[in-house]
Amino acid sequence: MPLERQQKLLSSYVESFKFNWRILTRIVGLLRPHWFWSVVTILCVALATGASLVVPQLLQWVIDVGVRNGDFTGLLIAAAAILGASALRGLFAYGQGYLSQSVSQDVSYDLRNKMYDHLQNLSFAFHDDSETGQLMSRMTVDIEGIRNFLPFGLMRACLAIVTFVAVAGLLFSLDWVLALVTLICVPFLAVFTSQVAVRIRPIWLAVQNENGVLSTVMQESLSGVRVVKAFAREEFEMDKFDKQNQLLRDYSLKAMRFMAWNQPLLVFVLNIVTVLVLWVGGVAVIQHHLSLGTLVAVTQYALLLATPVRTFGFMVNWFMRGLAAGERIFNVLDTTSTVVDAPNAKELKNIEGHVQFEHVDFAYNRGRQILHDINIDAQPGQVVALLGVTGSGKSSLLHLLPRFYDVTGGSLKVDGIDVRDVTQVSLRRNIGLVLQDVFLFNATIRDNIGYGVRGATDEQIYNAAKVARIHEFIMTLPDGYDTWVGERGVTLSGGQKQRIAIARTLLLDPRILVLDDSTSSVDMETEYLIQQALEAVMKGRTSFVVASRLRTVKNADQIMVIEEGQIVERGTHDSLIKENGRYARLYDLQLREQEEFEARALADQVEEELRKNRKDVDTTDYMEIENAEKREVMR
Ligand SMILES: Nc1ncnc2c1ncn2[C@@H]1O[C@H](COP(=O)(O)OP(=O)(O)OP(=O)(O)O)[C@@H](O)[C@H]1O
Repeated sequence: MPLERQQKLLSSYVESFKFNWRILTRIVGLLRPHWFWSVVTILCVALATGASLVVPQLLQWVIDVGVRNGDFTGLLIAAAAILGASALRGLFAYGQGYLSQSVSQDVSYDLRNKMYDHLQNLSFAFHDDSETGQLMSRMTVDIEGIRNFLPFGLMRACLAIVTFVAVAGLLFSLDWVLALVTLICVPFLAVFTSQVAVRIRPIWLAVQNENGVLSTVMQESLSGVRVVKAFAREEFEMDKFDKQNQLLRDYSLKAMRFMAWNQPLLVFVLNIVTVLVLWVGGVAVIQHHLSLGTLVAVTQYALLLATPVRTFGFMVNWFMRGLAAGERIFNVLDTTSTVVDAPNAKELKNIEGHVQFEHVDFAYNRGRQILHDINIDAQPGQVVALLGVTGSGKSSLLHLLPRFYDVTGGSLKVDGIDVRDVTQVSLRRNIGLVLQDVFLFNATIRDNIGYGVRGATDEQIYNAAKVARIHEFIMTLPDGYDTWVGERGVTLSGGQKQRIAIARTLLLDPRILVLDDSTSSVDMETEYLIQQALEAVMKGRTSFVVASRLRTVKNADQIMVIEEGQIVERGTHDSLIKENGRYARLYDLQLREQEEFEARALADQVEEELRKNRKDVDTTDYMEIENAEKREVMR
C-alpha cells in the first residue's frame, strides 16, 4: 500500500477513534446522576472476578499440598473455601447483573425525558426540517441501544478488562512462560476488536437510520390513511413499506452475519491457546520443571478468559450499536433552538396590545427572503386584515408575532417592547392563535377547549364554547363535553373543529389574536356561526387576521394587501375600493361573488322567515316590515 494511502487510513482511524471516544465519554457522563449505584456495580464486577480468581489458586494448593501431603483437614477446608468463593461469585454476579440493568433503565428513563423536553423546546425551524418517524425512532430504538450498551457493552468491557488484567498478573506470578503462552491471544484480540469495531459501526448506524426511515414511512401512511384510501394507493403504500422493511432486514442481517462469523473465530483462537498451554505446560510437568497444581491453575485461568472472549463479539456489537445510537441521540440534543429567550428576557404582563412591525424582513432558514420591509402599526383593539394570493407570505407574517420564527431584519414590538426581549412563554400567553390547520388532541372536547389554561373550570369552558357558538352542538352529543374527538379531531367536521379551536383560544383571554382564517368552504349556517364566533373573539383585542370572509375584511380597521412578501396597498375597505387598485381587483375576484351569494342567500332566508311568521299581517304592512328588516340584515 502506498505510504500516502497508509497515512490517510491511519488518520481516518485516529479521527474515528477520537469521535467514538467523545461519544463514549458522553454516554458514560449519563451515569453521573447514578454514580453511587454505578460504583457499586463496578465493585460487584471486581468482587465477582476476584472470587472466581481465588478458585484456581485453591485448586493448585489442593493438588500440590493437600493431595501430596494427605492433608484431609486441609482438603476439607479448601473444598469449603472453593464452595464459599463460588457462592460469593454468584452473589456478586447477581448484584452486577441486577444493578447494571437497573442503572441502565434509570439512564434510559432520564434520556427519554431529556430528549422529549428538548424536542418540545426546539423551534419551528427544527421541526420543519425533521421527520417525525426519525425522531420517534431516536426516542425508542436508539435509547434502547444506549440502554443495552450499558450492561452488555460497557459493563462487559469492564469485566473483560478487569479479568484480563487480574489473570495476567496471577499467571505471571505462577509461571511467566505459560503466562506468555496464554496471553498470546491478547494482540490478536486487540487487532480483531478494532477491526470489528471499525466495520460494524457504520452497519449499525445504517440499521438505525433505516429504522427511522421505516418509522417515517409508517407514520406518514397511517396518519395520511384517508388520502391513501381516497386515491386507492394501498398497494403503493404496502410496496413502499415492504421495500423499506427489506432494506432494514438486509442491513440487520449484514450486521448479524458479520458477528456470527467472528464468534467461532474467537472460540477457535481460545482453543488453540488452551492446547498450547497444555502442551507447553504438560512437557514442563513431565520434565519436573512445573508442578501439576500450577498447570491445573494455569488451565483454569485460561478457562476463566473463555467467558469474556466468547462474549467478545456480542460485547463489541452492543458497544458499537450503542455508540451509533449515541451519535444519533446527541445530534438531536446538540441542536439548539433558533428561537431562544434572551438571558435577561422580561415577563410580558398586563399589555394593552399595541403591535408594531418595523421594517421587518424574514427568510426561512436563511433561505429565500419571504417578507420584505413590512411596516404595520396596530393600535390596541384594532383589527388588521391581511389579503393576498396564496403563497404571498400572509401566514409567514402571522408566525412572527408569537415568535415561531425570528425576524431576519427590522423588529417586531408589543407595547413598544421587542418580542426578542421578553420570554416566549409570557409572549405566547398574551397571543391567542387559531391556525389554518386546526389541530385537536385525542382527548375529550372539554380537555381540548381547556388545553391552554391549567385548571380551567367547567363554567369557563362552557362560556368559551357558548361565545364560540359550539356549545349547543356539543350538548346534542350523547356524551356532551366528555365526547372523545379521536386523533386530530377526526370525529368532527371542519367547521366544528374550528369553533372548538376558537373556544380554546377564547379561554386564554389574550390581548392579541392571530387568526389564519383561510378555511375551506363550509355551508351557510356554519359560515354564519364561524363568523359570529370570530367577531366575538376579536372584540376588544388587537387582531391579525388572514381574512377570507367578507365581513371580517370589511370591518377591519386596516387592510394590508400583500404581494410577494411586500405590503403593496393599505387602508380601509372604502378607501381601497375608491383607490380601485389591487384590493379592488382582489375584492372583485375573491369577495364580491361571496358578497352577492351571501346577499342572495340571506334575502331568500329572510323572505322565507317573514312569510312563515307574518301570515296574519296585512299585506301592505308586511311589505313595509319586510323591506325594513331586509335592509337591516343587508346592512
Ligand atoms: N416552513 C417553511 N419553510 C420554508 N419555506 C416556507 C415555509 N412555510 C412557507 N414557506 C414559503 O413561504 C412562502 C409564503 O408562504 P405562506 O404560507 O406565508 O403564504 P400564504 O400567503 O399564507 O399562503 P396561503 O394563503 O396559501 O396560506 C411560500 O413561498 C412558501 O413556499
